[in-house]
Amino acid sequence: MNSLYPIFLKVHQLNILLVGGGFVGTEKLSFLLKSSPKAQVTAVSKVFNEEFLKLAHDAPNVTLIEDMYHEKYLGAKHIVIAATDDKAVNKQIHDEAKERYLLVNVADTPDLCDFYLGGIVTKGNVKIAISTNGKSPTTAKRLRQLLEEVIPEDINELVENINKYRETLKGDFEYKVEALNKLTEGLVEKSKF
Ligand SMILES: C[C@@]1(CC(=O)O)c2cc3[nH]c(cc4nc(cc5[nH]c(cc(n2)[C@H]1CCC(=O)O)[C@@](C)(CC(=O)O)[C@@H]5CCC(=O)O)C(CC(=O)O)=C4CCC(=O)O)c(CCC(=O)O)c3CC(=O)O
Ligand SMILES: NC(=O)C1=CN([C@@H]2O[C@H](COP(=O)(O)OP(=O)(O)OC[C@H]3O[C@@H](n4cnc5c(N)ncnc54)[C@H](O)[C@@H]3O)[C@@H](O)[C@H]2O)C=CC1
Repeated sequence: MNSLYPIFLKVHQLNILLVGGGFVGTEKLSFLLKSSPKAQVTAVSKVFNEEFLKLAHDAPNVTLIEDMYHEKYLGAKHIVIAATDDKAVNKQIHDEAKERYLLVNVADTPDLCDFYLGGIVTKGNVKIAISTNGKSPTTAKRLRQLLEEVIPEDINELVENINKYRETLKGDFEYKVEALNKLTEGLVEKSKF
């Protein structure tokens, strides 16, 4: 059974700790910034690779700390991502984060994740997150590529226009729901997309 519950986080107003500035750390930072360029990230690593440094340099809210992981870096954080190549350190990060009731993701260990990072499709205001329940990240990537192709670019225009109409609607909640449902009825007919 797939019991994951997706949410959309405002990571520009949350503090994220990312430990590990190697290949996987770079991949995680890159996807985070692609969706959320102003994400507030503190990155701690013994060494950062070139690509990580470049990504961080171009992002306004990424702070780099060249150091070994230490518990003190969990202070004032909301979310923690562990991506070192040392399993014991990743486990330590997990355990110390849980002691503080933080949400934690250990990149290579689904069992130690409170949440998964998903594939993400963005078309303006429309954002779709994809997960395979941790079973096949490659499938999440392929589905992301497929949806990027098939969802029309102008879906954002549609959303913007409906939003304008929504703002003109006077009346109670029930009236608005009915008016918006009527307007968008055609969208769920098979032939429209
Ligand atoms: C559980 C999860 C935890 C987490 O990281 O959050 C996790 C775990 C693992 N990933 C592994 C490997 C790969 N990951 C990717 C790619 C992505 N992985 C992502 C998410 C997740 N990966 C979470 C589950 C998401 C879900 O529910 O579906 C994506 C969607 C988002 C992101 O990374 O931000 C991003 C695609 C983004 C995009 O393109 O849109 C590729 C493909 C590639 O890079 O081409 C490979 C190589 C091929 C392969 O192995 O499948 C391994 C094995 C490591 C090993 O063998 O050493 C593990 C560990 C394990 O499964 O045990
Ligand atoms: N390479 C891959 O395709 C994937 C690898 N993984 C797993 O993810 C983990 C990380 O892999 P890579 O990023 O490829 O390794 P990597 O060697 O490129 O990066 C590891 C990073 O962790 C840092 N680090 C190590 N110990 C530390 C500590 N105590 N404190 C702070 N920083 C520390 C290193 O300085 C380095 O920057 C491995 O366990 C690997 O099995 C998971 C998914 C895919």
